[in-house]
Amino acid sequence: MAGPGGPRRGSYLTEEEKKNSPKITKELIARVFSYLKPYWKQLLLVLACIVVSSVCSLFPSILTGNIIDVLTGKDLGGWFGAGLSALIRLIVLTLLLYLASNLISVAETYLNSWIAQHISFDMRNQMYRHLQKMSQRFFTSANQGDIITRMTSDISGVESVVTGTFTSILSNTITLVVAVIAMFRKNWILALVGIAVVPLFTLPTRMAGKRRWKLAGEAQACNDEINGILNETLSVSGQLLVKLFGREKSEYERYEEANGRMIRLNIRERMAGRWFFMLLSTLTTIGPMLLYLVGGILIMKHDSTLSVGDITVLVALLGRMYGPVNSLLNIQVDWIRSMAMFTRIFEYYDMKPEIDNKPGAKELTNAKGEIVFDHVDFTYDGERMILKDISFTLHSGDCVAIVGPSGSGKSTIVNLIPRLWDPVKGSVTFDGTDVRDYTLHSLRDEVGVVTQETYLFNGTIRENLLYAKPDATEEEMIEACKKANIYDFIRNQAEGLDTMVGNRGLKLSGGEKQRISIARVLLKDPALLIFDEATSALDSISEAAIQAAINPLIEERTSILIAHRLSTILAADEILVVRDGEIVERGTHKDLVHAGGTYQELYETQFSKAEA
Ligand SMILES: Nc1ncnc2c1ncn2[C@@H]1O[C@H](COP(=O)(O)OP(=O)(O)OP(=O)(O)O)[C@@H](O)[C@H]1O
Repeated sequence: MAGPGGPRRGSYLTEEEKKNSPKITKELIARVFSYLKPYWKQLLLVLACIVVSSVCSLFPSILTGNIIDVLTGKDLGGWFGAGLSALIRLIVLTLLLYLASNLISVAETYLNSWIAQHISFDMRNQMYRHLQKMSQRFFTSANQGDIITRMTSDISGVESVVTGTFTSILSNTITLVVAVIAMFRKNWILALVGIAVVPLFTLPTRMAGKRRWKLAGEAQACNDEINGILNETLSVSGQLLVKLFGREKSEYERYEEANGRMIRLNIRERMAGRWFFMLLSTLTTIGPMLLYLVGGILIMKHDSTLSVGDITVLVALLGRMYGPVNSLLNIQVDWIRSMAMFTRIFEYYDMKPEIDNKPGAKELTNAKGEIVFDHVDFTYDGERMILKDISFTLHSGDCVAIVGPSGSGKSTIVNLIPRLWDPVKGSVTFDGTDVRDYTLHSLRDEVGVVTQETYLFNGTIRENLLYAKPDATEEEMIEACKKANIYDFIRNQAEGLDTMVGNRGLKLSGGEKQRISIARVLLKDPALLIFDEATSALDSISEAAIQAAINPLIEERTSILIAHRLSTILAADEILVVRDGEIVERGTHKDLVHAGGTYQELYETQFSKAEA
């Protein structure tokens, strides 16, 4: 829930932001600026635009003074002179300056967004490339929302840092400096008076702003609470619960109380805003009045050469100072936020991929698919041993079935082959070489996995098949679908291979999805096939279709079947029975079914039933 300490943004840091504010070191700043470096030429142009446009936008204020002086009959001397021609010159010059300032601002906005977009393009690509290299541990332990946030909002934030924070610091500082210089050039006493009143205006603005911000936060939290109550109690199941437990009255009271609190908060927030504007408009007038008073005293009592135009210029310049001062006071907040955002992005960049190519890793070519597990131990968390002393050999062309109770470590064993994880002890070899000595790409090219949960992308069947082999021909695809026993189904669809599978393949049944994923692996044509049979029950027709799909496949290549059904198990040359991460039995179905061990137990409780 987003309360005052929640993730709301504004001119003040939330409690959470204060707690997590990053240590701003020289290295961090240098790293941030390293992303700006490739665009230094464009940045210089932006800088030039900001300087020129800020100066141009201040000049009309100064010229207004001259206009007033000319109107009151003063001779400005020089090129301007006096009278109507001077007035026209001044007016034309003022208009031209406004025009120039606005035109330059347009160019600056374009350049700025160009740079910001290019920097975020670079950072997004770098992040995506980096995340692709991260190991399974990262994806299983990191919060998925967090990954997406870093990819999207954090990096989008970079754009606002470039277009907002950096530009704002520059343009406001320049406006302020030019305004102060111009004021001092006119009259130092009035300049000092003007500068002295600036805090009078800005401090209350900040105080009132902070109060409004806090109240808005409380109102938002209250609103979230009300939404929660509505969601809970007005949903179908929520209403059922309320009715069955007779809680209508207490729920109504809860809602009424939150609603009342919300109203009071809204009124307080509005009024804080009202007081704020009253204070603001009063204080804004104090500055000019003081300048008129002191200026008047100087002219009337001390024979100062100040003109009415000069005082008007000073008042106008003072008005131009409030905005930049306020923005610069908020810069610290923007700065900390920006640095926190960069720190979060860099944290991701700095994570080392746990599983990567070894220096000098070799390519796996002409693979035969001979697999040896040699005394392999494995743990996910460094504490609980998931695999203990796993050893087995799978000769080229053989088929082994791994069976065992749920959670015994079957999937973990096979995941060590394509190096989704690495063993903590022992080794896994592929064609006589430790899998860690191959390049990941060449190793994974030779391992085809049909996972338990079939994952299809939202697209057509054709697109999903081409994912395995982008240059596959129509004939190859049809051949793979025929072998996977899914071609008849595809042929009967109006769109054939171009049938949409829906989000994650939701438009297809579990069995159809699995057969498409078998066809996908077939197109990849790996030396080793791993088939992680779905535990979820399929009807006997779908099951028979899948069985018919995998039988010819395992005859052609080395395969490992994580099996839950007798028909699959019977297709294997050897059965490994895994219990609590250990291979407790091995042999053929005939050897094991009467041995009185885990296999027999599994047979009686699972396999025979599944076949029934
Ligand atoms: N990414 C992970 N991080 C931590 N523990 C995990 C992870 N994946 C699996 N485990 C744990 O490792 C153990 C073995 O899991 P595994 O998936 O290998 O079992 P399985 O025999 O394939 O089970 P099933 O037949 O239900 O698919 C389980 O206790 C599981 O909770």
